[in-house]
Amino acid sequence: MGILEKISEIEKEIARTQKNKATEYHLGLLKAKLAKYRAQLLEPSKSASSKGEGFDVMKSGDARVALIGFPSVGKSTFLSLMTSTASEAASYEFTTLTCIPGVIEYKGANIQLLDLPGIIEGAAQGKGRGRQVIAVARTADVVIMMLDATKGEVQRSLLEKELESVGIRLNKHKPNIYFKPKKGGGISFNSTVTLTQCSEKLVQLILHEYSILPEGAMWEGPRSLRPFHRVIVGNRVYMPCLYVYNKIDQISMEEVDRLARKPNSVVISCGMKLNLDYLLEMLWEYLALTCIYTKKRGQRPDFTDAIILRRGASVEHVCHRIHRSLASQFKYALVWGTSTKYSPQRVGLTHTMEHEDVIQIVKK
Ligand SMILES: Nc1nc2c(ncn2[C@@H]2O[C@H](COP(=O)(O)OP(=O)(O)OP(=O)(O)O)[C@@H](O)[C@H]2O)c(=O)[nH]1
Ligand SMILES: [K+]
Ligand SMILES: [Mg+2]
Repeated sequence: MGILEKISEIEKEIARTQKNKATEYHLGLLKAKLAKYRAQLLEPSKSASSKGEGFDVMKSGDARVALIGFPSVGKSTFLSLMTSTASEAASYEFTTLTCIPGVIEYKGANIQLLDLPGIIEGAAQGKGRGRQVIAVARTADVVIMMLDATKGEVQRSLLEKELESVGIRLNKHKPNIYFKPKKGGGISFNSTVTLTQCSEKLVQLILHEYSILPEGAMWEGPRSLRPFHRVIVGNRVYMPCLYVYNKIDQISMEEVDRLARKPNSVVISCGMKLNLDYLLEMLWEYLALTCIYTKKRGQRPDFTDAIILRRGASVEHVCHRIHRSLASQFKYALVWGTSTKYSPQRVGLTHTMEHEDVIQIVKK
């Protein structure tokens, strides 16, 4: 039996199983199995035909943004507008067939923007090039979900469903559950919430399903089973998503106003170049990049040339960005900004930097 058939069998079984106390274990296991097979759907296939020629674009720049949307919503038009790359745009669906990278230069950062083929319902199950497109989306720092403002809201929920079905959680926070296989077997399991709907036996059954030995497992569990599954499966990515409604030149002002008020949403028109600056501002916010300024002893900080890092970057990351061997010659650093209690403060390599901190590195 192929994976798709297995998935459909399990889905059918879940559907016909009544939800109650007596079936709790059974359902829990079924869902664990389902998650396992779904995860396999995204694993790169060995056969060349489904490899997705042209999809494995190298990561470059300071961050990566993927354009996801139904066919002909204007993804390629957008890429051609925002970057110096031209991606063919046309009024027929599936104009774009591979991944086309461009670069947005903004506030001193190079943001890699990826144009992708349109996806359709069933993409996650491999319809069209859906699986490859979604696999690329997983590697992004932010997803722009491009929507056609003239079409109904259903497109948004359909796409969300496709992405969620393969473990991409949009604009959601990672559950505070930590799970680590121990060296000598068993697991360590830690959570900030108390277990209410999940028994030890069930946890062990699920772990067994994933071939993780639960012997001597220490655990304190999640509030419900679902976040637990997520952690076990380990294939969830939590991603900021900006919903971009394009083609507002085609709808009424009232309609524009309604869409613009939706959470995480921006309205634009690529055709009339409307609101693109605001979209960039929002994108920058969602990327949450950290800009660090360097300063030499006795001199003013250089505010013209920021070092751009991901959130949570340490002094060591800053060193590596300046020079490969700098970390090995590092004695200490002085940091001014919100990451320190005092300005300046003497810090070590592991200190976490914050946006717009100034750093002076002192070598041995
Ligand atoms: N009216 C209007 N048309 C637009 C706008 N942006 C793009 N279009 C048109 O929409 C059509 C599709 O644009 P594309 O950029 O090819 O769309 P796509 O999402 O890349 O399409 P696929 O690659 O086929 O998935 C083209 O005819 C564009 O000229 C807009 O803001 N307003
Ligand atoms: K098109
Ligand atoms: Mg296109």
